[in-house]
Amino acid sequence: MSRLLPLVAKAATSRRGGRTLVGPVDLRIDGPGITVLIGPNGAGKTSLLNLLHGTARLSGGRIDWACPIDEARHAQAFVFQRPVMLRRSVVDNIAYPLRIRGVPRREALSRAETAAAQVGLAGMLNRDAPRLSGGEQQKLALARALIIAPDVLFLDEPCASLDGRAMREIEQILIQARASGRRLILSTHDMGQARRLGDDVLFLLRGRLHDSGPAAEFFARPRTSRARAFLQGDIVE
Ligand SMILES: Nc1ncnc2c1ncn2[C@@H]1O[C@H](COP(=O)(O)OP(=O)(O)OP(=O)(O)O)[C@@H](O)[C@H]1O
Repeated sequence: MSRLLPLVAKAATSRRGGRTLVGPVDLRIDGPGITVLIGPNGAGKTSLLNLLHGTARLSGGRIDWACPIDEARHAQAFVFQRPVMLRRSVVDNIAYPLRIRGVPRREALSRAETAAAQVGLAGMLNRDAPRLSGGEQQKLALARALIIAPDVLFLDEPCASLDGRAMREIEQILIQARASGRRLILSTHDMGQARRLGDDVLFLLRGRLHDSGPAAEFFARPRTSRARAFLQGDIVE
């Protein structure tokens, strides 16, 4: 059972410089699974992920977790579109979240080795992380996020600019993370990926949740003309 979920947003809003980037958004996310966040460029996907994760300030409304906010912050992780690599080895990068949580170095490195193996980086432990390929860096970022066993993992376009093979490998890691009981909330431009991974869909348009629900229903029978148009690849604003 997750300590964090359900995550409930009520009229959650993000404004910057007098402009509303997101909201008001109402949503409820519960249990393990993959939520895919889709919508055109500039719809507010990144902004909504940041708001939910707490890296962007709420300008209005509420975001509530099932546990106190400090606990919630510790049990979630975020993977960026372009992962940040510390100028250290692969194994040191993966061990980093454990080290800052006070886990002794030897134990942290041993757990990082296991985590590296789970994402296919076992042979690269001592490589310089900033020199890895894009796909390898993204796998490292996933191992580094998963090493704290987060209940909730946010991912912002984790496969942007990766080729088919790297994407397939990353998707396998995400599917495993779901199978181990996590909730993933992932933004993507790739409707193939959204269909392959999504259990639930959030469809954002101009910062508002235009449609949402189980992925099977959304993709088989989109309820609005704009959702239909978006899925057909038409330009929707
Ligand atoms: N800190 C900020 N201050 C002002 N405007 C911002 C800020 N961050 C994002 N925006 C604007 O908010 C809108 C939503 O941006 P956001 O990156 O959340 O959309 P997105 O759906 O993730 O887009 P994309 O698919 O292109 O990545 C855009 O118009 C963007 O320019």
